[in-house]
Amino acid sequence: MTTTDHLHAFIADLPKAELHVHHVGSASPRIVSELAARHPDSKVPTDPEALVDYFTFTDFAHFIDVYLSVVDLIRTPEDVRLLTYEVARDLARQQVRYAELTITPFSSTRRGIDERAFMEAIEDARKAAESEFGTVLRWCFDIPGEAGLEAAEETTRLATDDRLRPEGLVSFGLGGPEIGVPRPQFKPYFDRAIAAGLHSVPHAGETTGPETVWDALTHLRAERIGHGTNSFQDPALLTHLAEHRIPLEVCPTSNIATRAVRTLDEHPIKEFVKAGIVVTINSDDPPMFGTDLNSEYAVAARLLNLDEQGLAGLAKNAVDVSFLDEPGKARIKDEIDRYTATWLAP
Ligand SMILES: Nc1ncnc2c1ncn2[C@@H]1O[C@H](CCC(=O)c2cccc(C(=O)O)c2)[C@@H](O)[C@H]1O
Ligand SMILES: [Zn+2]
Repeated sequence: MTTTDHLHAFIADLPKAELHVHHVGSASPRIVSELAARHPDSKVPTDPEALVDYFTFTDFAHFIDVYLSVVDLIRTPEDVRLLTYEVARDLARQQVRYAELTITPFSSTRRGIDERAFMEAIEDARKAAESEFGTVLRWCFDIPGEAGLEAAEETTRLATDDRLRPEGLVSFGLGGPEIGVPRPQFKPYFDRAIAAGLHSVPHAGETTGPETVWDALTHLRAERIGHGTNSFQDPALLTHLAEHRIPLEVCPTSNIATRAVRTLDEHPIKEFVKAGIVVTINSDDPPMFGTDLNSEYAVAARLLNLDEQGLAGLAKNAVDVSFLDEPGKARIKDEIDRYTATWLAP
């Protein structure tokens, strides 16, 4: 086995946490083609092979277009349950012990799925995943910013109404395009979500510059930043993120697939680590970007020149800055340590 193969084998069985992965963006080619076949009016291909081409993006706007065509395939609570359960199965196969899944409930309720049935579907799948696969799921409800303040209001209502709010909900986010969607307008909605006990984890600095990350920190009180890729353009921001221990949810392959970054070798992840920022590795929309969490760890190993201990450190970063309870964190970190020690034992 080459050294690279050896590291890949280590990654495959390393217990991991995934903090930045989208619900619909995790639908496997099999699920997407199954749903597309059920809804022949859709432009999404029914042949899993054809999906590779369909999932090749010219820019971020094209990606969102395609993403929404897949959202259009999810029409019933049963579709939601199946999707969520299958996503958990894919995570479990990669030894993901804990995942925070970003869900956009507004996109489903506006397409006519009943809000209560939607919450029941994700919760049923969460409980089944935990008991059958041992993977703990938590939810981040995100505002699709481009859909405006109506979407912000609806998302906030669904996240904070005690009669609706699902047990697994831990955080509140903001996704979609950043260009033309200023972050400060979402402050009142984040204030309400935070007051209701949710953590703030908006996307920022993915397709616009460091000023968006500052806005997310100042106005949305971000505790972690989704991507934060363009933070590298502002040394004062890098220092701030490091000093205040605001982690970045880095998704390397996503940034290439949406053309936010030109090549992996140009990805600023090295600058983030050099600046002392807590970095976590994530997959974003894995099947759409032809990746999975294990491949993202392999990319990180190459870009950061990491060995097994370094990779275990990255996995523990994610557990540490997750919104899991302390005993849960200790359990996974202990498992990571034991796995690594056994792997490295002579
Ligand atoms: N890398 C990413 N970076 C940012 N976001 C990402 C990423 N990957 C996935 N997303 C998701 O993209 C969606 C965007 C949805 C959206 O803009 C929109 C606009 C107008 C109407 C509607 C509708 O539903 O009718 C939706 C969100 O759900 C978000 O979770
Ligand atoms: Zn994302």
